[in-house]
Amino acid sequence: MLKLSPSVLSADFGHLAEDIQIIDQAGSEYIHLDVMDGSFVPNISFGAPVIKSVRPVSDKVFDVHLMIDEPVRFLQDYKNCGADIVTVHAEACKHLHRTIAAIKELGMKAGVALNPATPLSVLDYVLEDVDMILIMSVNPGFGGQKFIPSSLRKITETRALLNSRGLQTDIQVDGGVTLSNVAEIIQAGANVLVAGSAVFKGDKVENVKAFHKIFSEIQ
Ligand SMILES: O=C(CO)[C@H](O)[C@H](O)COP(=O)(O)O
Ligand SMILES: [Fe+2]
Repeated sequence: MLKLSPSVLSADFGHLAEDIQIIDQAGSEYIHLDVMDGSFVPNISFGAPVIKSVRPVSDKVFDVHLMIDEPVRFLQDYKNCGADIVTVHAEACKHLHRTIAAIKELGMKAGVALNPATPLSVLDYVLEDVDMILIMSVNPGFGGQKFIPSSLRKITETRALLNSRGLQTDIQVDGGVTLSNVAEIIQAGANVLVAGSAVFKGDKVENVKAFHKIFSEIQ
């Protein structure tokens, strides 16, 4: 099942609740919330209090992408603000296995993100524990960047590795996903597609519909 997770990083923060309602009603399966700490990535976005304030406006899956150092320190906050999926960066965790276990103990789904230069091998011993793998197709920190072409091979290799272990884990792709490249990203093996600028620039409802039209032609 293909899922669209619009990244609200490209929304109008002055009207965040309304923008989330619009993409929810347009049919988005997930809502992607990018948390940035100005240390792990060179940008600051928002944190748990903002997510808590918009939680009541949508019943959709809150897919929280933590771009913060040592996220294990804040997992309870993300549970409390209503996160359904919490994705941490492998590069940001001293103890990745412990962090994944802590997310699941709190009753949330655990995702692990890999930066473009991080090899898949870092997931070898935690693969069975992870609910979602996030392949970053840009260097994290900013919306509106260009898709890095080598990400396609990484997606293909991730799906092949999961298949070889008999796993059907979700593969999410984040960064530079557009209406023009989403089909080949899906063909490579991704099933959860994050799109920020490609949803929020222009007509949000039409953009969500256009992604879903491509999804329906593929599945
Ligand atoms: O995690 C992110 C950036 O670090 C965002 O989710 C991502 O950049 C989405 O924006 P766009 O689709 O415009 O690339
Ligand atoms: Fe993201």
